[in-house]
Amino acid sequence: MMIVGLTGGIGSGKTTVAKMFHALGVPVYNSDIEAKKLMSASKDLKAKIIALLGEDSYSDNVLNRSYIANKVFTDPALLAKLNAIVHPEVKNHFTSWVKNQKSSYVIQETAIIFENSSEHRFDKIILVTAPENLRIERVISRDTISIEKVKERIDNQWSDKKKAKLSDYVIHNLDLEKTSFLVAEIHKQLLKLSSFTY
Ligand SMILES: CC(C)(COP(=O)(O)OP(=O)(O)OC[C@H]1O[C@@H](n2cnc3c(N)ncnc32)[C@H](O)[C@@H]1O)[C@@H](O)C(=O)NCCC(=O)NCCS
Ligand SMILES: Nc1ncnc2c1ncn2[C@@H]1O[C@H](COP(=O)(O)OP(=O)(O)OP(=O)(O)O)[C@@H](O)[C@H]1O
Repeated sequence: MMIVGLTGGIGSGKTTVAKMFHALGVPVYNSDIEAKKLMSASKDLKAKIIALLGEDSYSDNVLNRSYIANKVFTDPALLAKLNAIVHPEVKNHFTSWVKNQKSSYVIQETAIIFENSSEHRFDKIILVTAPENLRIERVISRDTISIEKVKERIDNQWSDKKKAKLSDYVIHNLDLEKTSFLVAEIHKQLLKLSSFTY
């Protein structure tokens, strides 16, 4: 089974594109969602996160996302430590998830791939891009978050230009109809490739 990574900066449209692949029958693993489930459910993870970021990381046993975001996205060293705690757990969870899938390829939607040198884990990588001002606008209208907070996250991600050079497919996600057409094309190519691989 081929493992395809789907990445892109904040607000680029990763989840939108992931849903299009899912509608074509491709199993999709959303790392942002699964990471937060693990951070809430795993006692071991919880203890490590509290040791790193303090008791306020959870309030009434619920992950305090804004507290954690405020701490880590303004401190790259702290973010790297949080990533080092969370990412191995997500990787293991993804590996078990893959074992239960029956399809020629699966997609792991994940915000960072190149930033943490994990590109070797994927057979193919799809990058979703959009101009930074549009990404900021999209996130602000979707979430209650300030421009500054979105920019802090962008500062911890590589530029589209740098990521595009290392990606197999790039979807410039402006017009949804064009994006959907491109997704169908890439899907056809991935199906063909996966039938040769195994
Ligand atoms: C800080 C947290 C709690 C904030 O949660 P929140 O619901 O606000 O954001 P969410 O996780 O949905 O991420 C939204 C976007 O933020 C950006 N982002 C999230 N984590 C990271 C990161 N480690 N590095 C760079 N950007 C990131 C991405 O663009 C992502 O798509 C959460 O992002 C987190 O725990 N991040 C560190 C662990 C991680 O990398 N998780 C992502 C998948 S493994
Ligand atoms: N081509 C598009 N045209 C208009 N709106 C779009 C387009 N693509 C995505 N959006 C909207 O922009 C917002 C961000 O998209 P989405 O959630 O898919 O991005 P993301 O990259 O997964 O974000 P994050 O990095 O925060 O997880 C959503 O509200 C989505 O509906």
